[in-house]
Amino acid sequence: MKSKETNETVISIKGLRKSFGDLHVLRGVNLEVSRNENVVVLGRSGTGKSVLIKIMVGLLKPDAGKVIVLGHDVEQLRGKELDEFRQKVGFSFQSSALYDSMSIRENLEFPLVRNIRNLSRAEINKAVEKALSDVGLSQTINQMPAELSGGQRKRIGIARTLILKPEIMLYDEPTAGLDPITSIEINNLINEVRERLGATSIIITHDLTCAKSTGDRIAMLLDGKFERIGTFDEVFADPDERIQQFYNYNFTEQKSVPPVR
Ligand SMILES: Nc1ncnc2c1ncn2[C@@H]1O[C@H](COP(=O)(O)OP(=O)(O)OP(=O)(O)O)[C@@H](O)[C@H]1O
Repeated sequence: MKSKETNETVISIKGLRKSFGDLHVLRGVNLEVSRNENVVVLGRSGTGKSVLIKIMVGLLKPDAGKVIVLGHDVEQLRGKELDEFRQKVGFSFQSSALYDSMSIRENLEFPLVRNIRNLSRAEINKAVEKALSDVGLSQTINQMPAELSGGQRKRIGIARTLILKPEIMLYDEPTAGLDPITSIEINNLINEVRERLGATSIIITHDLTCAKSTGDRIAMLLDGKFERIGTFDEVFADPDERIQQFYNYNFTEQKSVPPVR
């Protein structure tokens, strides 16, 4: 859970709307996240979780509403300001997005060299070694991504984001495709990142075990809005059938579910 209590708001989303043609994906999303808080965004496939994250880092423009992250109105950021902002907001992709032709060392050097000029070789080496040690994978430094397991690749993907020391981490499906034990390791890593770096995290997942172990609060995306925001127990105590279905599907492996409404 949160190491320090602080009420400083680092993410503020108000009245956010986004449609693609007739498809109204986000229909008035509101969310406030405090520094050093982990907020899990839960929702069925296609409900707009990735669209929300893309808007938060300026990859997509909203149709209406305000998104203020670390004091910046994201929609207004351009050029150098946008580049600097993106260094403070680390985005850990679902696929890990490692370069297969590069060694682990080269994969980790890449964001450093691209984003921070004038680093010495010694500084680069130190940063790479620290990021690998933070995710418990120092021994893989000279290996290639193909030689690692799915869980190790995820951890390297997270290390590659951490190397720029972001203030905010956005995790897109961090445990997708991993076995339960490896998933627990990733959940622990997400919590350690918060403890060690004091980062604020948004974690997008379908995995309720991940949600329960990493989330201070859960924001449940239903019909284009966060209809429920609260602790895991508060959200799932709600008798709303859509919320109970989500819970039952995860924990009882029910096979048939109705389409997203
Ligand atoms: N650039 C785009 N152009 C048109 N439609 C889009 C675009 N990006 C997303 N969509 C649509 O918006 C909806 C929400 O997509 P999104 O990727 O955010 O879902 P999600 O909740 O992240 O799903 P999943 O859990 O499967 O990753 C989908 O119907 C998708 O097809």
